[in-house]
Amino acid sequence: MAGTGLFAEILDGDVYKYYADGEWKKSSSAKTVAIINPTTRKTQYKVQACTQEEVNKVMESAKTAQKSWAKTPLWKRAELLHKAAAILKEHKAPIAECLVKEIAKPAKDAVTEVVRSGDLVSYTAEEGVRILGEGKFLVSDSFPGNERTKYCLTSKVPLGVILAIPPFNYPVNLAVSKIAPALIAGNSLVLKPPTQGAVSALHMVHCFHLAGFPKGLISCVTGKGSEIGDFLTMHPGVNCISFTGGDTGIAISKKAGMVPLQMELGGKDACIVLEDADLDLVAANIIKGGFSYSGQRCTAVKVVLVMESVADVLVDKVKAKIAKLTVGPPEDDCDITPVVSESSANFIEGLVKDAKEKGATFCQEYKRDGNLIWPLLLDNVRPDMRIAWEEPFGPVLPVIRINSIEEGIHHCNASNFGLQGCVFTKDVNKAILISDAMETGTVQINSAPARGPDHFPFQGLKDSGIGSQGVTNSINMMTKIKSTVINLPTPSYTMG
Ligand SMILES: NC(=O)C1=CN([C@@H]2O[C@H](COP(=O)(O)OP(=O)(O)OC[C@H]3O[C@@H](n4cnc5c(N)ncnc54)[C@H](OP(=O)(O)O)[C@@H]3O)[C@@H](O)[C@H]2O)C=CC1
Ligand SMILES: O=C(O)[C@H](O)COP(=O)(O)O
Repeated sequence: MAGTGLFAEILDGDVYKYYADGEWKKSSSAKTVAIINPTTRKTQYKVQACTQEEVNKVMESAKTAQKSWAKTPLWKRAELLHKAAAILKEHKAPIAECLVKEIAKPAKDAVTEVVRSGDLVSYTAEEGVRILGEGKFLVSDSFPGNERTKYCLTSKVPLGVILAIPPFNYPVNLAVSKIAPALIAGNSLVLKPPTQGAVSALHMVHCFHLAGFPKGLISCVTGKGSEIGDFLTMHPGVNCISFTGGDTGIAISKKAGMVPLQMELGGKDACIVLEDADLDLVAANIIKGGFSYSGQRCTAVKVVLVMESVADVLVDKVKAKIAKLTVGPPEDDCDITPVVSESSANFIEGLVKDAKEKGATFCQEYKRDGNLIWPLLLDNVRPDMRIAWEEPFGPVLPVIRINSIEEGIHHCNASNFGLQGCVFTKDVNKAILISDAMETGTVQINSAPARGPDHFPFQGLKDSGIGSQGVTNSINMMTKIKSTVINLPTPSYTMG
């Protein structure tokens, strides 16, 4: 159970502690932040509201710990990560329980998130050993005017202190996708978990603590992003920010200093359906892509752009599948569970009302109870409706009927987002042309958008982000190239 047994150490009364200097601590603020269970809408957990002074101390320890961690052999860093991964997977049940209570993730998906996270940590350890163990050797006479008098050796060195800020929807997985690459590359890491999801993240951090990482190397400060977020992101002790979330990321990128940024932000992932598509496959992927975790995934299908000639058949198939979705509490492993907060539910409702006023066709009756919103397909959506452009981050999916491929590509590219998209057709040549024309970081052919498998590159264009994630790209992003040049007194050529 959460906060008991091995995890009892992280709890003080009914308030979870924060993690600094290798210890679980109470904040001197004596203030707490409540985590509201999206299903009951009552306080489920409480975490410490850390102070600026505590953040300063964490940054100092992170700086000191990083210096000796960078001198720790790569294989030893990997060994500790493998240990943390094993502990994480062993304790999947209490962590999954927190995910169910804090963010209403369906029970089975919650377990999957923890297991996937353990696998990600192990994979990162293995990949790090491979790619960080290699560098480059260059000779000077490749460049015009040079003799072979200079040998350049390049290697990858850590950046220093990495600040990781994940969002509520994957508080464990999107935290370890930042922690593991940072650590294998010789950096220290400060985690600011999302408030909804903070307790799952604290349990995950305890698994790293139990693995035996040096004190100060990993810290986890809790508190509302709106209160300590700016102080953290503008802190002079931070050498890199890895952020996943919404528009907050745009604001951070404007305020942060001269540090590398990895930003994975929102999306309005389009699903373009051509006339020759396998409509059963499309319908199955629209359900998986649009409604899993109640649409609260940046990679969720967020608008269907279907050729008019097949639209009626597709809409009927999707409607039939929606009717079979189970709606209710995450504990019962329902397909559709309450969205994360009341404000999120209100926002979704605003989009639905706007679509109603402007004449969208409701394929189901709109139904809401507290934070629980029943799955809704909106047909005949037009570009003047907000839902055509904004991401609901909920179980509401708009369908726009198109008369040409160009119209679909135009709608996709007119979005301020550019995360992923997908195209369904049996004609692979057409699919490639459409993929090339879509201004998104990834295009999936004949499947719904998805970040995983976690070693694939994952990136957004335009307002969807900066840089690229995925295990290898994250390791590279959290390092800097260092060159050492050997200057010879006379040119040295290989024996001919
Ligand atoms: N591209 C991607 O990979 C993903 C994108 N998203 C996008 O994220 C949004 C939903 O997630 P959500 O968690 O609500 O996103 P937010 O941007 O609201 O929050 C993300 C994180 O930022 C923190 N935060 C809030 N304010 C600040 C601040 N001023 N400075 C620093 N950190 C701050 C939050 O903490 P706190 O919780 O305490 O406010 C949270 O940890 C959607 O737009 C979605 O598309 C979500 C997941 C993945
Ligand atoms: O946070 C998100 O929404 C993701 O990064 C999407 O991950 P998924 O495609 O694996 O659900």
